[in-house]
Amino acid sequence: MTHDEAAAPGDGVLLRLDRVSKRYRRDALALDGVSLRVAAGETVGLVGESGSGKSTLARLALGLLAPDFGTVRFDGHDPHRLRGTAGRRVRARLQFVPQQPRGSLNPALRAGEAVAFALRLHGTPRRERPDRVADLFRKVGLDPDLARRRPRELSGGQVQRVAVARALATRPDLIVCDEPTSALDTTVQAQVLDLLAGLQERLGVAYLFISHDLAVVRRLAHRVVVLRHGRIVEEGDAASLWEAPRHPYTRALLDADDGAPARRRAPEPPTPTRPGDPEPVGEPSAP
Ligand SMILES: Nc1ncnc2c1ncn2[C@@H]1O[C@H](COP(=O)(O)OP(=O)(O)OP(=O)(O)O)[C@@H](O)[C@H]1O
Repeated sequence: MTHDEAAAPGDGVLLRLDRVSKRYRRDALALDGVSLRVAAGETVGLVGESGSGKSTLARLALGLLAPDFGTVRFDGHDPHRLRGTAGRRVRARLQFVPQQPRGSLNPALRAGEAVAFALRLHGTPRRERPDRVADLFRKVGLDPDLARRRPRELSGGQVQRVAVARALATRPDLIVCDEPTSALDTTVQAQVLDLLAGLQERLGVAYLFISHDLAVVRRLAHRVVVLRHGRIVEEGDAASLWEAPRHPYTRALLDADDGAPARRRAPEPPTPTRPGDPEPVGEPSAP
């Protein structure tokens, strides 16, 4: 494992991409000189249309791919080269919530077993796992009794909550969320976004939040990075970018969706959770 002095541990930056380029075989560059930071406790929204390179950037951030040029560092470590016990400890702090959680959960395992498996991988003793699973289910607004269900016996929103519980099992500092709500209908989408916002308030977790939908990104992100053809064309704090986009591509993204100005249709940001508020309520636990 390497430790990059330039990553300046202590500056609050968790994820750091510097001039990263990636090409698949002989195709055009999927990413071309992209630099990006995610600080502890913040949400960076990554937006762009299909094929702009969002998932490639997610895979690089998670260490599933290595860049052709440039560097990727998570808390000073190259996520593609995490090995051994020390590497596992770092990896535990960098988690992923995918777009299609049903596909990422083993259909043969009960939901609780999927979460317990993540706990086991990261060294939670067997006797502590049932309590931790129940606790994680409550944290994501699910009745712990649902731990006995298999993914096919849960709704899309409930499965996504299980995926969030599994990501939280290792007490991560950063969760990469790749279109985590795009497979859900609007009401459930809003509930999952509120859940993520509430978890950030309570746990201080940071998100790299990827979506093609600016209205969704606006709801959570402190900063937004706009990707087009593998390059960053605009970035800035979410409110200014929303009110006064500088790049024509960003304006086009904002005005997409049947030509209706997306700004006007943006959902309100979530109400901050106050200490003592009840845990977020999940969807009704359908039988
Ligand atoms: N495994 C792969 N092999 C070859 N080309 C790939 C591969 N994965 C992605 N690409 C190409 O890289 C470019 C960026 O793709 P990427 O999936 O990162 O974009 P995206 O913004 O996430 O798109 P989407 O929103 O549709 O998932 C595209 O041109 C895509 O065709």
